Amino acid sequence: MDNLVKICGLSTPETLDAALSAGADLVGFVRYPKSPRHVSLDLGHRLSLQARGRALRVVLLVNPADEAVAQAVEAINPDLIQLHGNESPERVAEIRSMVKRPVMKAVGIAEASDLAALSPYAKGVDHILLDAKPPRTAEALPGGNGLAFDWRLLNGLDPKVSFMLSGGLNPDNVAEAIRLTKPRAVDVSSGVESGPGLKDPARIAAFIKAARTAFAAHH
Ligand SMILES: O=C(O)c1ccccc1N[C@@H]1O[C@H](COP(=O)(O)O)[C@@H](O)[C@H]1O
Repeated sequence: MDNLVKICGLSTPETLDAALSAGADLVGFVRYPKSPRHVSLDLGHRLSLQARGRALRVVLLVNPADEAVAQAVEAINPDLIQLHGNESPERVAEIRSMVKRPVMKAVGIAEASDLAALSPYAKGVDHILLDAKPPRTAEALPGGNGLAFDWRLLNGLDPKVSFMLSGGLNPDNVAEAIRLTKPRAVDVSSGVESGPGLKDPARIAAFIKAARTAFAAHH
């Protein structure tokens, strides 16, 4: 998973087409009812068919029960499952063996000590996604808040740890984020929107172009 760009929270055929046409490597479908990007199983199924063979399809789940995992896998047939809640390393490994598909675990970063949370996941996941920790407010989502963390904190990360970077990325800052943190992949949701849940095709294209240029320069 090198030099890849993921566009997350796609919820219409038109914006999914914009992401695919602009060359997104991964496209994400959110299954979290409190999110403005939530897709029903039926819509997720149709979007997944549209993306098949053109990009890797990711389904995003938050602290899912077994039934929610099974329903999402059956309807959306994802290539990768993104777990974006407080799932323990044991629960992540359990879900991974249940679905027999690659799993990516999101870990929230706010301070240097948060990096210690990564190693317990090392054996039970396929990929790590680093995101900003969500604000401690009742209305905050577990992710998709458009908030960046201090990328310099990753100077303390073991260089052997590979990760996808997310959190507050947008077309204007993704090049600097890649230069500073050297991620294997980048992920964006709010930074390519014109309003909550409203993906903007021009911003999607600009993000992918900026990320590609930066990856070419820094890898
Ligand atoms: O996008 C959402 O609505 C969402 C809901 C619940 C958990 C995670 C969510 N999004 C993920 O959060 C990160 C950062 O997003 P942003 O670019 O800062 O808006 C990203 O991985 C999204 O996939």
